[in-house]
Amino acid sequence: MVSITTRDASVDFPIFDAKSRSLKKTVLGVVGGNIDSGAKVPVIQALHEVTVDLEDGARVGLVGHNGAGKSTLLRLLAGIYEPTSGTAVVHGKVAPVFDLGVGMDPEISGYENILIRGLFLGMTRKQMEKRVDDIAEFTELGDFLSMPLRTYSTGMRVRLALGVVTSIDPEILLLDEGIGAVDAAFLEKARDRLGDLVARAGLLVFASHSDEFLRQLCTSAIWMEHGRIKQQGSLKEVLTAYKGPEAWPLEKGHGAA
Ligand SMILES: Nc1ncnc2c1ncn2[C@@H]1O[C@H](COP(=O)(O)OP(=O)(O)OP(=O)(O)O)[C@@H](O)[C@H]1O
Repeated sequence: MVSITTRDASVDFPIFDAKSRSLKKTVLGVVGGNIDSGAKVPVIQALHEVTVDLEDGARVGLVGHNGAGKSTLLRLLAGIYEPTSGTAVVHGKVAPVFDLGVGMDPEISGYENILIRGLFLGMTRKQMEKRVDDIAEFTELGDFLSMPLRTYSTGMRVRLALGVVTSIDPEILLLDEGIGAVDAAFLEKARDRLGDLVARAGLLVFASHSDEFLRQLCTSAIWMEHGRIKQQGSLKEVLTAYKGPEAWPLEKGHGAA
């Protein structure tokens, strides 16, 4: 059974001022065992005492202004960051989709990249071999799939990445919005696949600034502000509180509490 639980989880980023206290000096200090003799390093509190309980089947949207802590929370849930204090316990295999380009190698072909990216997202080679034709068809990249990725335009890369990402079977799907550089017609096509992907996922957490995407994919939401949870609840409740009633133009079929 997949689940995510955090208790008062905080994430701090110490900021080493290059002038007064270089990273090199600080590291040497640690090695030498004489660090922290009263010297204070400024710290950015990216997350502050965040407590969430997410169960199998949850479809959670993360909302909040730039710098509110959404990406940091996703990285905490992915196990990329350890909490500085508090706890974060994740049961299930995480597929982190933060940056569509991550794990792509410019020197190898589109086909090979499909395989590699799939493995990175927790699929097996056999599973990916079965899906490669479907992905190829979706991307509409044709003969380009045999060419090295460096010959692709940005939009072509996004098509490839979206094709792979939407083909996986994730237990826990962590999505950071980054679906910009494709043309509208293709995005429409990706939207259906994205919906199917989320339907297959055990648990979804999706950070987004798009009400439309949130309404399509999520039923509940967490509103982050200055690294803290400001509100958790149904998507409708939270989105309306965050953005006002105009964030909920449709009354039917979306995220009822
Ligand atoms: N690696 C880092 N080092 C230092 N500070 C960081 C780091 N990552 C994030 N922060 C800080 O933590 C805070 C939260 O950032 P985060 O990226 O989680 O926000 P966000 O809600 O995802 O924003 P956006 O909507 O702009 O993507 C910000 O103040 C940011 O400056």
